[in-house]
Amino acid sequence: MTTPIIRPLDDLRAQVRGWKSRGETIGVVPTMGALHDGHLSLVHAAKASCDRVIVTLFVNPRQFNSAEDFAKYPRTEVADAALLAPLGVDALFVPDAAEVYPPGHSTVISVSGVSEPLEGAHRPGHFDGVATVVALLFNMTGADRAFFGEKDWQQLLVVQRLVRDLKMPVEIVACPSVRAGDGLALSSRNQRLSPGARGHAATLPAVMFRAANDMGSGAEIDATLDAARSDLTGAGFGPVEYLELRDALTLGAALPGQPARLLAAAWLDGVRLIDNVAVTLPD
Ligand SMILES: Nc1ncnc2c1ncn2[C@@H]1O[C@H](COP(=O)(O)OP(=O)(O)OP(=O)(O)O)[C@@H](O)[C@H]1O
Ligand SMILES: CC(C)(CO)[C@@H](O)C(=O)[O-]
Ligand code: BAL
Repeated sequence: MTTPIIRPLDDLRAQVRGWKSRGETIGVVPTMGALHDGHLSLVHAAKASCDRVIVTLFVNPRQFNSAEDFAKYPRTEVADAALLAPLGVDALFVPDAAEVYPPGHSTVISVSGVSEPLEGAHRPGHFDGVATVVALLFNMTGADRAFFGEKDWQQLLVVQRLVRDLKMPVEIVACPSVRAGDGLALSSRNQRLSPGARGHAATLPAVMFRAANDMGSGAEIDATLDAARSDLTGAGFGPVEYLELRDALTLGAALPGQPARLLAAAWLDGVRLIDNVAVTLPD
């Protein structure tokens, strides 16, 4: 089985019109490519609940706040299409940047509040780029359901807010983080880690799960977070941009008895890793 690759928007729209005329539901899995098992888990979830599944592959220039990061982002379209082939994806939509952002394109969607701390503070403009392209991808694909990974927890909250605020007729489905055997959350940027750094990258989730467990058992929050930050620094991570406990839904202060999330971004070997884990604080 091969995956049909569609590039022009008109071709995608013609395809989608045909599916919709038969009453078929459409799921979309937005990606920037360099696919791994995390992405494939989203595709499986989409296949399980939608008649048709579109995977989008677009390395969105507007969400990169560093030209170097954009230039170095892995681009592996042929391997991506091959990975999707056995899954029965109905279309791999690979739009041209010139069609997504033609000359004169000047609309930017900005979600306030939940996009501001953490990733928003450390990657200025990032979530404007994400919200704008996600709205475009929803409009281009006409999807009924869209699948996002919890690995990018804050992105998930931003997209949920976007859809609610703009009354977009898309259901957002959150899918759990897929981890390597040693616990490291799979991520396209992991490919840039040297073998040596990859060998101890799983210290990040190990430190986070331990801190989450300690705080869930009543350990003092600030002291636990400080100890976790210095464990990471001691293990060669740096800088640790943030390691914070926040309310899981608002990203404001974590409250006793409410679902909380421990979120972190830390550099290792010149690669920026992010992760998050659930915490339930005692009452
Ligand atoms: N390990 C994972 N488990 C579940 N979903 C994931 C995982 N990694 C990425 N995703 C999800 O896949 C979708 C596309 O993400 P993206 O293409 O940016 O890949 P990525 O691995 O997150 O890359 P990077 O973080 O390096 O940009 C997003 O919804 C993201 O949350
Ligand atoms: C959702 C997304 C595909 C938008 O470019 C991207 O932010 C990602 O891959 O998580
Ligand atoms: N997976 C999140 C997309 C980004 O880092 O730009």
